[in-house]
Order: sequence, then structure tokens, then C-alpha cells
Amino acid sequence: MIETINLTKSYGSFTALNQLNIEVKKGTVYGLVGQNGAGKSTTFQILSTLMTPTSGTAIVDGIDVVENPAEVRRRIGYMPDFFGVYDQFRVTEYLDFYGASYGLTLMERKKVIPKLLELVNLSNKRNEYVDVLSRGMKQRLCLARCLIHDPQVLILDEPASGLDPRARIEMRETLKNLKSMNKTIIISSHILPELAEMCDQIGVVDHGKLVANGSVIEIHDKLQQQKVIQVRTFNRHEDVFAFFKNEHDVLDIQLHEDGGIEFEYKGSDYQQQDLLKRAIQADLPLLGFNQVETDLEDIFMDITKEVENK
Ligand SMILES: Nc1ncnc2c1ncn2[C@@H]1O[C@H](COP(=O)(O)OP(=O)(O)OP(=O)(O)O)[C@@H](O)[C@H]1O
Repeated sequence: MIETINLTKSYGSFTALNQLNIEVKKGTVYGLVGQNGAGKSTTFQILSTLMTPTSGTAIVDGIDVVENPAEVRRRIGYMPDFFGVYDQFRVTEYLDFYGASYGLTLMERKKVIPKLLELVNLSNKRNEYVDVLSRGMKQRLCLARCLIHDPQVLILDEPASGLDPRARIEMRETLKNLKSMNKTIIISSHILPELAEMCDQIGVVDHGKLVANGSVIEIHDKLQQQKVIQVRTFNRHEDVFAFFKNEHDVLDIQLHEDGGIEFEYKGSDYQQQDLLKRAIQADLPLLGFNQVETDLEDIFMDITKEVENK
């Protein structure tokens, strides 16, 4: 439904997007996550036909964005990261204007606008001027605007950016509704956990390159292969430290001032169990032996740190 093949965009000698390959299947939600400047907006602007790639291909709903941009535009709803609203319009007039621009008849607009306002939870604001809406309401209105012609594909560039926690939750609920309507959605954020819950697939982009791609679970598992283990001991900290330091799959071991020990472990779960068994058999004064839980935010920081260090 959406596919990029070696998609590249350069601004002069600077490569903002470097051979990006992603695939979004029909009816699924794909989250593109990356820090500021990673290349998310560049990708979305190319997919929305607002910018041409330097090289590579982007296909939306079977159509090449460079060969037939007008047809792509008919099929997509694009929400940019920055957008203006025509302040002198009331909410309904605003959507009516966009509906007419897409060629919807008066009857069609009268039918679809109340439904859209309900979807984005703005029915009670339909007669308000756009400029009195809160930022969160404006973002939801913008989302309604890009749905007016009932596109199958949605390209949403940081729809929750700048919103307070409540507005973020409301936006997430609206996006979940869209997912249940079987739309194909590509959405960006610089916060991985924010996307995790609603996305079928996640791509992590850093300095214009795709550095991880897969389901949330796959990305999680990939990074879990190297675990961090913390050991607490009653006394004899040096002995315990020496025991683990000599183990084959233990990396980057540290003895902290409070006597706590922390190391990265490359072994499997089975080997980890065996390691603990041997530590107990060696009669070490163990109080704790825990694998540190990594959350998605840690994973994201880890992936992007690896690339930075290369
Ligand atoms: N017109 C331009 N000319 C030169 N460089 C540009 C231009 N537009 C974007 N860039 C650069 O390309 C890189 C990618 O920008 P892009 O806007 O795609 O990032 P992003 O991931 O969307 O970031 P953000 O989260 O801040 O919106 C950045 O380093 C940016 O400075």
C-alpha cells in the first residue's frame, strides 16, 4: 500500500534521507520514529508529493508519487507537522471549504461533516471560530480536514506534537478509531512508546537511515539479546565482582560505590539460569540477581546511540 525503495533526499551535499526502504501493508498502521532532524518530515513530504526525491522510488496505493502526483493526492490525507488554520472561519465552514476544494457536493458535505466532527470529538465546537480552539482541538480539526474526501491512506506527521497529556490521549483515541476503520496509516513521532500501542510495525530512523524495523515485540527482542543484569551482595563485593568478571558472556562489568554490581550479559536465558546456579553453588553472599527491565524509551535511545557511535 505504501512502499519506499532506496528513497533518498539530498539538500546540496547534505543527505537528509539515505536509501530508506519501508513497506506499509493495507489496513495497517506504521510508526516512523526518530529524533528531531532524523528525516521523518522529509519522508512524509515525499509520500505526499510535496517534494520530489533525489533518487529512489515511493509508491502510494500502487501509484508512483513522482509519475502521477495528482492521483496520489486524491488518495491520501496528509497532516503536516506545522499547519495554519483560516482563523476567520467557523469550524463547520472550515471543513466545508476543504470539502468543496475536494469537489464534494453540498449534499455530500452536509452528510460527512457532522460525522467527521463526531469522529474527532468536536461536535460541540461546530459553530466556534477556529481561532478560539485550543491547540489540541486545532490538531483534531486538521485531522478531520485530511479525512474529508475519505482517503484510504493517511500520512500523519507528528499529530500529537505540542499537546498536553490529556490532548495526547484524545488524539490517540481518535487514531485508534481510524485504525478500526481499516485505513492504512503512516504516522511519525519522536516518542517511541507513544506509537507502540497503536502501530503494527515500527521503523526507527536516525540521520536519514532506517536503523530498526519490525513489530514492537521484534524491536524489543532484538535489543533484549544483550541484557543488563544487576547483582546485589551482602558483603565480599570484590569476590562477587571477580566471579562474574571471569564469566565468558559478561561484558562491561562495573562495581559501584554502594557495592552493587552491574554488567551486560550476552548469554541465553538458559545460560543465565546456569550462571545464577553456579554463583549460588560458589557460596557467594547474593541478595539479588535481576535482569533490568528495558522500556521502549531505553530501546530507542540505545538504537540511536549505536548509530551515533558508528
Ligand atoms: N529545505 C531544506 N534545506 C536543507 N536542509 C533541510 C531542509 N529541510 C530539511 N532539512 C534537513 O534535513 C534533515 C531532516 O529533516 P526533517 O524535517 O525531515 O526531520 P524530522 O525527522 O522531521 O525532524 P523533526 O522531528 O524536527 O520534524 C534535518 O537535518 C534538516 O535540517
